[in-house]
Amino acid sequence: MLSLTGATVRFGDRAVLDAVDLEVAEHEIVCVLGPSGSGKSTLLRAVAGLQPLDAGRVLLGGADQAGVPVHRRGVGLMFQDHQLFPQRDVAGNVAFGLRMHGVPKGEQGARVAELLDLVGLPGAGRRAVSALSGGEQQRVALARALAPRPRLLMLDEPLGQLDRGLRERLVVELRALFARLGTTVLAVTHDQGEAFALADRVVVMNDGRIAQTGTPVDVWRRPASEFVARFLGFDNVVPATVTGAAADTVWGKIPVPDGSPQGEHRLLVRPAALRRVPAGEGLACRAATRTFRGDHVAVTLLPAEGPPLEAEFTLRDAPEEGAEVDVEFRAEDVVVLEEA
Ligand SMILES: Nc1ncnc2c1ncn2[C@@H]1O[C@H](COP(=O)(O)OP(=O)(O)OP(=O)(O)O)[C@@H](O)[C@H]1O
Repeated sequence: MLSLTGATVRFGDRAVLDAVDLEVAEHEIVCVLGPSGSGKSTLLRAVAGLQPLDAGRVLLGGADQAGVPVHRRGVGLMFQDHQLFPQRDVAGNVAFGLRMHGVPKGEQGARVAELLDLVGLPGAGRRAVSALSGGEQQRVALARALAPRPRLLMLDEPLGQLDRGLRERLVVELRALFARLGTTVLAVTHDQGEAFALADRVVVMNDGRIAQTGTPVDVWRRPASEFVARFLGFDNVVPATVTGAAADTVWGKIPVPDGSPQGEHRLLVRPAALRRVPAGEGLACRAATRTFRGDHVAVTLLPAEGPPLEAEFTLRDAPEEGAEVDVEFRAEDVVVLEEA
């Protein structure tokens, strides 16, 4: 459905999009994830036709989009600051895209009503946009983007402004809605929780390039590099020499899963890998900080050598701050990162 090959955008001598190859299949929901400035918005803008490419191609349904203006690409856009027209009511906003696409006036009313039903705002057509909550405005923006039945819907930080609870609810609704409509979606977010909940596939960007792509579970389980691991919030990454089923590290010998790459690699130790053992039987550490997280306690452990170790314990097992503890590692929560 969408295909980018070697897509490159330069500002000055810096490639903000650096030879990006990306395929999005029909009905697929792809979320682009990455730190601020990694090129996510530029990627969307290039697909929409708002940003010309310096090299490479964008194909939609097999057709090269070079020179095709935004309104001829058949893509729907919904941006962070959803830019509703404040002087128009809800129906006027949703009908905007229909008018632009020359849908006869007689058909517009029914289509608007259908879309408002779809996004959970039945009968809201006459309401003033300014009188809506943030979440309701977001739904109106979504209805407006969906109204012309775009072949590809692009969302830039679609839930960025909303509070966490509402975002978590809306993301579930969105996924169900897209599945029902069979919408093909390319979304951009810096929030990994949002991306993992919404996407069939995530694309992690770093500095204009794709650092990893895969299903949310794959990327979470097997980050491809130290960059991706740290971006996902994992801080326990150290150099290691892997031989068979164990890795030599500054924290001592750590068991690794069967089939792990051998030799010199970076090693990721998830906080859940650490388990307390009796004194003298594991790696001796001091518990520096202890943070209650609801379903677990996050503890920063200071070993005699090497960087601090972030650990996760149940409330029952969590050591007090300042306590001396010994820990061992569980192979299933250790990842040998592919990148050497
Ligand atoms: N018109 C422009 N001229 C010069 N530099 C630009 C322009 N647009 C974007 N950039 C730069 O390109 C880089 C990538 O920007 P982009 O908006 O694509 O990143 P992003 O990943 O979407 O970031 P954020 O999450 O902060 O929105 C940034 O360093 C930005 O400053």
